[in-house]
Amino acid sequence: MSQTVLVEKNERGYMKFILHRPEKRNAVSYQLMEEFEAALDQAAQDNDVKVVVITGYGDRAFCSGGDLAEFHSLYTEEESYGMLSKMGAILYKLAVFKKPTIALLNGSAVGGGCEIASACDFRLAKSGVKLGFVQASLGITTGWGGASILLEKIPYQSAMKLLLNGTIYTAEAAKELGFIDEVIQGDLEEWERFVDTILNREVGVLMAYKNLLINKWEETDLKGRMEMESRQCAKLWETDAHHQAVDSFLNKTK
Ligand SMILES: CC[C@H](C(=O)O)C(=O)SCCNC(=O)CCNC(=O)[C@H](O)C(C)(C)COP(=O)(O)OP(=O)(O)OC[C@H]1O[C@@H](n2cnc3c(N)ncnc32)[C@H](O)[C@@H]1OP(=O)(O)O
Repeated sequence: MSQTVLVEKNERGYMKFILHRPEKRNAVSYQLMEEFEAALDQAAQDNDVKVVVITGYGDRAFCSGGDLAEFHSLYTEEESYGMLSKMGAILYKLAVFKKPTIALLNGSAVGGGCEIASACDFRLAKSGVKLGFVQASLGITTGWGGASILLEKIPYQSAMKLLLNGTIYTAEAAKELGFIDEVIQGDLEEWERFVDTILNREVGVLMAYKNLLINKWEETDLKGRMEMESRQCAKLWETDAHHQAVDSFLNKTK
């Protein structure tokens, strides 16, 4: 099987995770979950790494969320909760990663792809990139804890607009809502300008600031709120509305 998360270490002090399933717009599979968690553990143990950057392979997609084909066989609340809580635990691990993280949206970020981006400290996007928490249009909510994290990071009204609408936004519109920190107009390599200053800081300083946030989330049980989110999504997962929406996508009969 080909690798679904490519890991590149840069001598300037960052490690890049590249979601690598271009034939499925970098959709998250069980294999990608495993490789993603292993990459996080590798970055955590590497003292040369000050920043983790997550991006997608190619120029079409950052991540199209959960693999609808692979997860289509999950039918009941309990079957889906197993998958949702597995990726939810990985997303929590990303959210509380001890060093700064950046989601670099090289292409469309949809569904769980937006949840992965939410779990990062910063979100940068190529101009014109399309993104959306489309779960509501599938008859479910976010299932990996992305809404709980989003509500920690951007104003309530903006978060609820993104979640309840379940529609697609441009990077520019998402920046107005506070979800995207910077829209990159030119070459995507411009993103490094955003991280240059941070890379010049001592790793101890970076970890100390992240630690303040991690402590807050531990005290307010962000992990428990994310688990409740997965449970709520699992209950909606087994509805006819959800299964019909997924069938429509897979049969392209939208
Ligand atoms: C599992 C739950 C999770 C959660 O929130 O907890 C979720 O993420 S739910 C949301 C799941 N994701 C989606 O509904 C997005 C589905 N994909 C799309 O809307 C589009 O593919 C898009 C906008 C990402 C890209 O559109 P584009 O026109 O560039 O590409 P195509 O639609 O033609 O897709 C190309 C190719 O990839 C397959 N594909 C794309 N996304 C997925 C996916 N999420 N799961 C499985 N397969 C996916 C698509 O079927 C095409 O395959 P092909 O064999 O070439 O027809």
